[in-house]
Amino acid sequence: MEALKKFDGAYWRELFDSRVGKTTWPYGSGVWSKKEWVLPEIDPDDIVSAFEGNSNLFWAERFGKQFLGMNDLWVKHCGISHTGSFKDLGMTVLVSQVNRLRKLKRPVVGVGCASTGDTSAALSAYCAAAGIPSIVFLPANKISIAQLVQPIANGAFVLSIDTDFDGCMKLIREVTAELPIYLANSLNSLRLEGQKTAAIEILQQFDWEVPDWVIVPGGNLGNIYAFYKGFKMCQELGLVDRIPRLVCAQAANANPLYLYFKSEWNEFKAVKANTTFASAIQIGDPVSIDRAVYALKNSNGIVEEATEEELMDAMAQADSTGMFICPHTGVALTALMKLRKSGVIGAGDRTVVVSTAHGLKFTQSKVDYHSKEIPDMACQFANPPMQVKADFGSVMDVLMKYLGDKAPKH
Ligand SMILES: N[C@@H](CCOP(=O)(O)O)C(=O)O
Repeated sequence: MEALKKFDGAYWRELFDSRVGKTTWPYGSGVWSKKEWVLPEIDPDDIVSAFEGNSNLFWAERFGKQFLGMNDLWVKHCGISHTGSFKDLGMTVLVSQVNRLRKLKRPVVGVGCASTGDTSAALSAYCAAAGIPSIVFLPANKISIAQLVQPIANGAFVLSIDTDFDGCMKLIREVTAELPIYLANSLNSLRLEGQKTAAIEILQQFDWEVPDWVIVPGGNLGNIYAFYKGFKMCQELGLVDRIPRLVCAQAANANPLYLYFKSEWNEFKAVKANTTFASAIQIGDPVSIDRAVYALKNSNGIVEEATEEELMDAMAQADSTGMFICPHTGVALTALMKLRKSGVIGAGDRTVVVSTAHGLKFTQSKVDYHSKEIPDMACQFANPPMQVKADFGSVMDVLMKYLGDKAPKH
C-alpha cells in the first residue's frame, strides 16, 4: 500500500504543500486529482512527437522551417539501433555470414576491423552475441569514451594504437592478409548489403515516392555507396523510376573527397586528417573512394564540407529543436544549409539527412560547446546552465527574468 500511495496525486500534493506552502496550481485540479485523467481532445496538428509515421524517419519540422525555410526536411535516424549507429545494419549481415562460414569449418578464427568507434562497437556486439572472437584496432585517444567502452564491454580484443584511423586501417589490412582474421571494414561488400537497406527503407517509408536529395556524412565512404546501391536496386526492380541526388558531407578537417570533387574529379589525393569533433569521419585515406565517386557521378551528386564551427553550430541548432544529433549529422546539416543558401536545394525539395549515430555517444563535444570551452569558437548557440544560489528569492529572480524573456509577445 505504501508503494502504491506514491502514485496518488493527493500524496504528492500534500508533500508539495508541506514543503513549499499552499500554492495555486494554475493548470487545473486534474493534475492532482485522484481520479483517472480524462485527456481533452487534441488537434492532430498539435501532437508533438519524436516520430512521424515510422520509427526512425523524423520530419524535422521546426529545424526545417526555422533555419532553412523548408517544409519537407526529414532526418533518417540510423543511430536508434542496438549499438547506436548505422553500422549495425551492415554488421548483422557480415557477422551472420561469418557465423555460417565457421559452421562450414572455414578457417575463420576471428573478425577484425579498424575503427573510429562505431564499427568496432557493432562488430564486437554481434560477435559477442554469436560467440565469435573480435579484434579491433582503435586510434589511441581519438574516439569518444562512449564508443571506446562498447568493444571493451563486449569482450573484444582491443588494440589501442598510437596512430590515426588511416594508420589502423593500413595495419589491419596487412594483418588480415597474414592471419585467419576476417576483415569487417566496409570494403567488405557484405557490410554494404546490410547498410543499403536504409535506402530501401526510406523509399518504403515515403510510400515509394523518391526524395529529391539524400545527404550522408562521409569518412571511409562505404555508406554513401551503400545508399546509392539501395536506391539503384529499387530503381532496377521497378519500385521507383528515379533515384535521389546524393550529397556527401565531409568535415573540412578530413576532406579528401571534397577536394577531389572540387578538382572536378581530376586528381585524388589522400590527406592527413586533422582532429575534428566529427571524429567518426576523421579519415584522410578512405578505403571506398572509388565506390563513392561512382555513386556520386551516377546520382548527379555533390560533395560539401563543414568547418568545426559550422558543424558544432549546426548540431547545437538542431539540438535546440529537440534532435540531439551526433556531430557527423551536424556536418550533413551544414552541407544542407550551404546548399540551401546557394539555391541548389530548393525550399520545397524533399530532403533526407542521414543521421549516422546517436548523440549520446558524443556528449563531451556537446558539453565543451555549451560550456564555451572550445578555443577559437564563439559557440553562439551555447546554452550553459545558470548557477544560482539555493534560496527561493534567487531562484524566483532568475525564473521571472527567463519567463519574461520567453513569454509570447502578443
Ligand atoms: N567511421 C568508421 C570508420 C570505419 O569505416 P567502415 O566503413 O570501414 O566501417 C567507424 O565507425 O569505425
